[in-house]
Amino acid sequence: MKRFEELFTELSAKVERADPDSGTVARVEAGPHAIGKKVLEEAGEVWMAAEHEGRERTAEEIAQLLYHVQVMMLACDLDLDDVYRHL
Ligand SMILES: N=c1c2ncn([C@@H]3O[C@H](COP(=O)(O)OP(=O)(O)OP(=O)(O)O)[C@@H](O)[C@H]3O)c2ncn1[C@@H]1O[C@H](COP(=O)(O)O)[C@@H](O)[C@H]1O
Repeated sequence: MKRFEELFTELSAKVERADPDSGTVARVEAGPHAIGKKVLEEAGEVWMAAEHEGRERTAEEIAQLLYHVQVMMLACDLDLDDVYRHL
């Protein structure tokens, strides 16, 4: 099992070394417009799962949303503290 902070550390390292095999690096390079579309798509899937598909599917969709939010953070040069400051 991977936690939020651990995923962010993993993704940051891949972006830092521009890992050519990483889907995350490709997504970050695509930029905030493309990432934003993915965030919206995943948020919609969370909504639909929560209303119609049960707890497990909802958890899965939330995990994907969290991933794409982290990709957006990396594309915007934000780290965890930049976000936690507003919690
Ligand atoms: N947690 C995730 C994760 N969640 C979601 N996704 C991506 O988001 C997609 C989910 O969106 P969809 O269900 O819409 O799938 P899709 O239709 O294929 O979407 P598209 O890829 O075509 O946009 C998946 O196909 C993945 O590409 C993720 N990609 C990577 N990770 C983790 O990120 C880490 C680094 O991954 P890489 O950068 O690929 O090495 C690893 O630990 C991975 O497990």
